[in-house]
Amino acid sequence: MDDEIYDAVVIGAGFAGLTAARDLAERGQRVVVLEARERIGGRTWYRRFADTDFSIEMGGNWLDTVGNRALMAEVERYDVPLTMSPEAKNHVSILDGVRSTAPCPISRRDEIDLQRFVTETARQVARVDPYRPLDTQGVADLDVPLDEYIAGFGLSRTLTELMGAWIRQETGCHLSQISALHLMSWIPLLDDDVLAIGHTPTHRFAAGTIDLLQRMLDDSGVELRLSTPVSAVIQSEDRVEVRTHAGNVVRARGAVIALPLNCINDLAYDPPLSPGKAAGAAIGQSGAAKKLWALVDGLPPHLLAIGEHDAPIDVFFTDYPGDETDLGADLVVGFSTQERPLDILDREDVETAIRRYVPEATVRKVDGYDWLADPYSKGTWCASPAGLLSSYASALEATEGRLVFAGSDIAHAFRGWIEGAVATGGVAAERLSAILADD
Ligand SMILES: Cc1cc2nc3c(=O)[nH]c(=O)nc-3n(C[C@H](O)[C@H](O)[C@H](O)COP(=O)(O)OP(=O)(O)OC[C@H]3O[C@@H](n4cnc5c(N)ncnc54)[C@H](O)[C@@H]3O)c2cc1C
Repeated sequence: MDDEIYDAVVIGAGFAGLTAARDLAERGQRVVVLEARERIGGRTWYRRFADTDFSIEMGGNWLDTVGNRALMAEVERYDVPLTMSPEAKNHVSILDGVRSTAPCPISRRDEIDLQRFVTETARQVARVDPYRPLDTQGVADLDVPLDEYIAGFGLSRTLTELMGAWIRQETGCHLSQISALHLMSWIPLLDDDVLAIGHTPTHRFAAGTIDLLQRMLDDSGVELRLSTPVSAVIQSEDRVEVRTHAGNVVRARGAVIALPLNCINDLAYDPPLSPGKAAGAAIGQSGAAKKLWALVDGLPPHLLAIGEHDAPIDVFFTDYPGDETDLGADLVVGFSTQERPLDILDREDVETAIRRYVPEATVRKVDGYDWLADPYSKGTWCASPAGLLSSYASALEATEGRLVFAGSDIAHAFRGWIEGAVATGGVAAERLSAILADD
């Protein structure tokens, strides 16, 4: 057992944990961060593409420079350079079995129906305050599976497939596995623009998410222990005792639990977590995206491809044009979901999927990461299933004794985004500081 008693122990070194640790250290607290993996960053991971020297993001990547206020404050504070993904100049879609190269391949009738969908959804969104827990707002009627919500509009198959592919790219799961309310809670943060849920933000970190994370860590001066998975958290009146898988014990006056929602119940808690938090964490989040990277020859320049419901890939686009890197071909990023039979690490599989859109394409190399199989994430970005938010949003983020909680999966605003992680990390540091100040 360490003899030392820290002021704060932070469990998890993703954006949430590192923000909390840095803010606590800034308030003069002695902080130790315990991280299960051998690296920081959690569900962000900037690493080399296949066997090349070129690095890409396996996880979280883009940010909204207007809406992501907490994250932008960090970007500005550390003067972190950003770049942008290029705009598409060529389009291919396959919707209701029809291949098109039009940028917006829908009929006039579909446009009118889309407007109807936007108007009605905006009316419902006006009831949602993204900064307050969604179980306190009388919006349980919106906490329904997203595919059911969309089906209620009687849209054409073409429009349903187009919206489905775009939205799946944003939700990272089948639309039956995410609540309409989850998506609606983003819209007030995106200038109240319902269609913004189909526009991925295009800014990204020039030197990867690790650039910002490392600057935050270096600035904080906190002690970081990597490869240190935590197994149990025990609270007494004035202490928290954290046990690691290796059998070590770390003691502190308080703790920040900055874990993915799907991992919270992997730890033993004494006293147990509140029934609401334990039940919400047991339901978990259903983000199950497959994010794939492929080096491809034979694509139209700056391509955006989007596809029908049962295609292996929903969307892919040229993120690094061949003439802007030394890779010799276009590097594309694409999105699929777990239930689709696509092995993102199998070159031939990915080539077959891409050739549905561009028959002459050839794939040289592929890369990606299985976040679902990883025991320290058990999912991709947060998608709340129907019923979770209107029942458990308050319980999931509530402080329990000397334990405060942080993480993108329990954020109110920008749940599922890096922004949500940073914002909740800041709040967790404030909450724990207040508890420590009362000692
Ligand atoms: C494929 C993919 C694409 C994404 N794209 C975007 C995007 O473009 N834009 C965007 O804003 N967001 C995106 N996201 C979401 C974003 O990356 C996450 O929401 C955010 O990084 C989560 O941060 P966090 O700190 O809350 O959790 P995490 O990053 O998951 O951090 C939690 C940490 O806890 C650690 N941990 C787990 N169990 C234990 C244990 N027992 N003991 C100790 N440590 C433990 C983990 O190893 C991890 O480091 C994406 C995510 C994925 C996976």
